[in-house]
Amino acid sequence: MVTVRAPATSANLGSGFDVFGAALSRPADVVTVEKAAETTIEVTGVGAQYIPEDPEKNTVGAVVEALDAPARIHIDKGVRPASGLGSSAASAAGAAVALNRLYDRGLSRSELVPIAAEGEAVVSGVAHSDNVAPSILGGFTVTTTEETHSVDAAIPIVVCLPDVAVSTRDARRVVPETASMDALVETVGNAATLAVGMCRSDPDLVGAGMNDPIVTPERARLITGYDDVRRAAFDAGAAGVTVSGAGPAIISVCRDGDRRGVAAAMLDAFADAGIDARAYQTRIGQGSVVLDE
Ligand SMILES: Nc1ncnc2c1ncn2[C@@H]1O[C@H](COP(=O)(O)OP(=O)(O)O)[C@@H](O)[C@H]1O
Ligand SMILES: N[C@@H](CCOP(=O)(O)O)C(=O)O
Repeated sequence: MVTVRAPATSANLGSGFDVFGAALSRPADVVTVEKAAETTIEVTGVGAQYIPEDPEKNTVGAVVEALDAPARIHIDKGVRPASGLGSSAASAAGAAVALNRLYDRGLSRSELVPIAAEGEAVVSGVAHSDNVAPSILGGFTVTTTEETHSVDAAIPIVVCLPDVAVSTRDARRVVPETASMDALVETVGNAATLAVGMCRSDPDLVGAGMNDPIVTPERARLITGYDDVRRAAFDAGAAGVTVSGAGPAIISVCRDGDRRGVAAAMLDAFADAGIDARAYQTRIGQGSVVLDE
């Protein structure tokens, strides 16, 4: 038996659509696997009632297939599904790390990234790696079709999750098919600034690099109260604010000591818009950890 804790993640970070991701120190899924002749999946925890236990429909089923590793699998969800916090990815990442260990497949963490991404294709139609990479490797990650790089970054974060669901599959339908050269130049400049900020663990540079004029404005329209919550977070001291993943969670990058005030301001702004929400005071953290074997 192997048990792995796989963290929530925030993808895109504004300017890095389908490329940037960050592991969050909390919340997390806990995935336990045991060898079995046939694969079975049991799901408990936050939002478990919305998650299919059929291996054909659960993200971990694709990981079992890719590793040829049938197992009895228990997923304890700490990351709510359809959150923008990499819920589907956390289970896939945890299963990839756990099954690799259970069956002694000998794959490196980097080699597990494309395998876990197969799970994302099951739910969103695209095997994007920007959530599974940080959930496996930890830190701030940059993924391309060729490779993944990860950097440890000490950055305080608040993610605020409203009590509404946005599926990644639906939110990918609003992504524009084209962009102007001006918008591309602005986005590349912001993304490069953000990457330098991560390498320096500098929340001001990271925050300055989060703006994205192409995808985020379309995604923000799907989140009631987005503009007010964003403004409230900046007024409370956030260095940068954007949609987390495909939403509806909103991520704020903070300076040390500012998380409590930013979290309260974001919750108040959602409440003013008539929406219940939960805020996690978290930080960029480690990837999947083997808890027991
Ligand atoms: N192990 C899993 N954990 C979470 N969601 C899963 C899992 N397997 C399948 N799903 C499905 O994936 C969808 C949520 O994924 P997604 O829309 O990408 O949201 P998130 O941003 O939270 O990952 C839901 O329809 C859910 O039922
Ligand atoms: N790059 C993807 C990331 C989706 O993240 P999730 O946490 O919402 O699953 C996208 O923006 O579609």
